[in-house]
Amino acid sequence: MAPIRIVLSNLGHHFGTRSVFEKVHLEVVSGQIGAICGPNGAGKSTLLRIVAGLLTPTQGEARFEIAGYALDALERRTFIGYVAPDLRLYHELTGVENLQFFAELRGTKLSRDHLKQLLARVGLLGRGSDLVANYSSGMRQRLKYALALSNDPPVLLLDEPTANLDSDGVAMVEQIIAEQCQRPQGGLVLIATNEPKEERWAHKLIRIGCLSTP
Ligand SMILES: Nc1ncnc2c1ncn2[C@@H]1O[C@H](COP(=O)(O)OP(=O)(O)OP(=O)(O)O)[C@@H](O)[C@H]1O
Repeated sequence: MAPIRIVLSNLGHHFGTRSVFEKVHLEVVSGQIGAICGPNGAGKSTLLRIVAGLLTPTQGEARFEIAGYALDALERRTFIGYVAPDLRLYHELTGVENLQFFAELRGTKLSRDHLKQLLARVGLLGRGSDLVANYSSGMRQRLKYALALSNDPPVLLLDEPTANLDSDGVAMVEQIIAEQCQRPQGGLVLIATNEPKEERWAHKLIRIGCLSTP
């Protein structure tokens, strides 16, 4: 995989008359962890949604380049694994059925070995046949990681990366992030957090704050 570059230039966003953030600049390249930090309501999730191409910014640009080619909103989705609190799992399906369902939406099917390997990587081996309705909140967060990793994406966008996880789960996330940065083909991680310990993972960090509202 060719070098990846995410560049935020003079990025800003407002919802109606509410300005969320403005004049944000950041450049993160393959092998690096970037962090978007700030208090509740600062706009961290909004910014990650813009990078993912789910939302068009009202100011500036969020550029997503592979080998110098800028991907549009639709193209970039193939290259992203996303973990976020508002990502919805299907509680009426099992863990494995969720993984298979999202793979099928991408037009692929996961082999039995691949499913087993994903579940093992997130500590859910032996629980793949349970309904997600019966998972604990930490198990759901682990399943979100399995989903995000299922197509081996070069870019991971992690919103509140360790939400609901115990110390083993935090170690799992640290391992996933380290492996992502060391991918021989190039990998990049962008996190949104207000946890000081997660901020310390970052090679590049920006802080955004609450702006006044009219
Ligand atoms: N679709 C929307 N329409 C209107 N306002 C929105 C929308 N999405 C987010 N907001 C507002 O934008 C601001 C930033 O929200 P966002 O979820 O990005 O913050 P955050 O930094 O991720 O917060 P938290 O740490 O609490 O998760 C908030 O004031 C929120 O109410």
